[in-house]
Amino acid sequence: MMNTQDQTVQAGSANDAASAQQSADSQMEEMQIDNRAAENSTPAQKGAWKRLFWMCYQPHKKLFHKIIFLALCCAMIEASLTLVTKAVVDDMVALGPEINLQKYALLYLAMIAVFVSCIRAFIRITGRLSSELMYSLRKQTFEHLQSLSFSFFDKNAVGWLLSRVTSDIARIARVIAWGTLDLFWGVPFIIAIFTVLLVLDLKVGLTVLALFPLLVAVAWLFNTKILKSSRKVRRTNSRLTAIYNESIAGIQTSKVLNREQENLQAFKVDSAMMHKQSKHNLLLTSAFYPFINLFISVAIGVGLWLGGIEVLVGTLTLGSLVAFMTYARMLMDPMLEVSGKLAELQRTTACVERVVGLLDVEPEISDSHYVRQKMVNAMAAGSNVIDGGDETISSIEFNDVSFAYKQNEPVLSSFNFKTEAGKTIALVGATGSGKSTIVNLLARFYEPTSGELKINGLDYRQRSLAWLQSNFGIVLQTPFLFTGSVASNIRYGKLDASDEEVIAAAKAVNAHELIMKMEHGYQTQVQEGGNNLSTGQKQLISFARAIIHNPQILIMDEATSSVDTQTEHLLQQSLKAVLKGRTSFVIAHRLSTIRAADEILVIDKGELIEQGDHQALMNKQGVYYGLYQKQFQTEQQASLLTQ
Ligand SMILES: Nc1ncnc2c1ncn2[C@@H]1O[C@H](COP(=O)(O)OP(=O)(O)OP(=O)(O)O)[C@@H](O)[C@H]1O
Repeated sequence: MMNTQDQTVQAGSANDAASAQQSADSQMEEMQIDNRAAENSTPAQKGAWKRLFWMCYQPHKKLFHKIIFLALCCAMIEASLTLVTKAVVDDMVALGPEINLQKYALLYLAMIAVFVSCIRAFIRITGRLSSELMYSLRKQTFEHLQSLSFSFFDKNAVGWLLSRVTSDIARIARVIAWGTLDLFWGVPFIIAIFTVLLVLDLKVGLTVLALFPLLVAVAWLFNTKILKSSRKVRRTNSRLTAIYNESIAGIQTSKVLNREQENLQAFKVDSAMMHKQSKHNLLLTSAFYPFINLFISVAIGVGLWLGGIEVLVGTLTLGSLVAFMTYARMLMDPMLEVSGKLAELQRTTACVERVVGLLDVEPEISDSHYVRQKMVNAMAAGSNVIDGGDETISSIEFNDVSFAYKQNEPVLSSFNFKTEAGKTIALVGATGSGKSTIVNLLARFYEPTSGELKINGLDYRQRSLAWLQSNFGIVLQTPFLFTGSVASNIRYGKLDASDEEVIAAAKAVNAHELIMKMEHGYQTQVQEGGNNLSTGQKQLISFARAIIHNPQILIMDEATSSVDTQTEHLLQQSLKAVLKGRTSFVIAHRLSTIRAADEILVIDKGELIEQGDHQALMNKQGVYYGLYQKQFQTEQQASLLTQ
């Protein structure tokens, strides 16, 4: 039988190699799960296992059926082998040298050949099912995650989500695939052995079998205790790792602040605890197998004694007694493994609930039924626009818009603003005043808590999300690039863009020359997160990516603030051409960069307090004037100092 539990790996079973691999994987994942013990998991959901199993079973029915068939074959062959031994012994006693050993040898060989073929097939098929389940569950979860709104990601840490998609799903896929095999092998195998034992001799069979439920209960108890103790060891181990990690990563700070002794002390305390817990764990593990073996041996001894008497009085054949003893010993493996498998299913319930809980989260922002219907009609009518509405954005209006990320903590209050297409709107104001929130609302990453945001006079909730968001180009303060070539990063904004379009986008933002200076030009590989490029290089590439699909609205949130002056100069030069005729919202702390904006909105604590172009606001001598003067003076002082 296949075994995923380290405690129940049986030496000499036909599939120890696969078991060992599973056991190692299981330990790794369990460690990760235990290390997350303190995390919030989604509330337990009724029937989570049933739903998830059904989700896995439906698209992979064929593989499941093959595994069940192979498991049943293995169980039946394994149970029948001992009957061949019984027949040989009985014939030997009855026929002596007349026995046809060749016949039995051939039968035995044939059965073993089928058995081995079944094992080979199920290792392949179950492994395939496990990886297909992993793939399809990860795909579904990933697709679902991509459909969720920003607010969901505000509340759930990236690490937590990654664990769901990686280790939880890996564990579930493995438990479902190998668990199906084990249960459909183990349970029929146990039933077959029980039946044969009772048929061979009802009285002895019942006496021996009466001891087995007790064995299962004791094994379960041991399993639970070993598991608890292993968890304690692992938790202490992760604390130790964290202390080690912090001490090494912060070695400079520790040295400067003379904290080495305290760090050592903390390490010593946890090390001593780990030593104690490991000893206890070893004690339990080392007692488990001898105890179980002793238990089985007692049961076999009782069987041998009672069966021996029956052989002597002639009510039982010698072959039956041999078969009896062999079956009794064989019972231990499937019983331990089935109980272990059930315990593992139970332990995986938390993973299942978390994954099902994740799949159940509804996106807070999605197309309404009305919009979805419009999209169906538009598709039927062959419209160019996904929802059949206006293609061109001619006006944007914030009508009494208020917003709060958290209840009772308003970030934006009664914000009113209207603009025609093609204008450059600058948003200025102190940190935390609500500038990014305004553009997040505009791109419908969040929706107003009250009020309306209108596009061409229509509440934007009456347009499809796909249409609206495909009309935006966004450049953020911290550019994010994906692993791949520079060209593929630019193309991310328009997947079907030709090489010429990629180059034209780069040229439009003055990034072409800089890219050509890189070792492999447009084919230069970007490492994870763009770590091998400077912030300026990354920003220029993300700028090209934002404009390659020629968005109607361009948002730049502090896009030039983290780049060096030379790159900023390059960006500013290209900005004029890129912004011309395009509606753009520019957030900038450096006011000199937004002087040319058509309209400047001064935001303070979520309210629009001043509005107008640079000259009008300077003439007004209000908040903007004050901010500008202050920055101007600071910049002048800085330039005098560098001269
Ligand atoms: N995702 C979020 N969840 C909860 N609160 C948030 C979130 N994003 C922003 N806030 C809060 O909303 C307020 C406005 O933030 P916002 O980012 O819009 O300000 P900002 O003017 O763009 O600031 P900065 O100039 O520093 O970027 C702040 O108090 C901020 O802490």
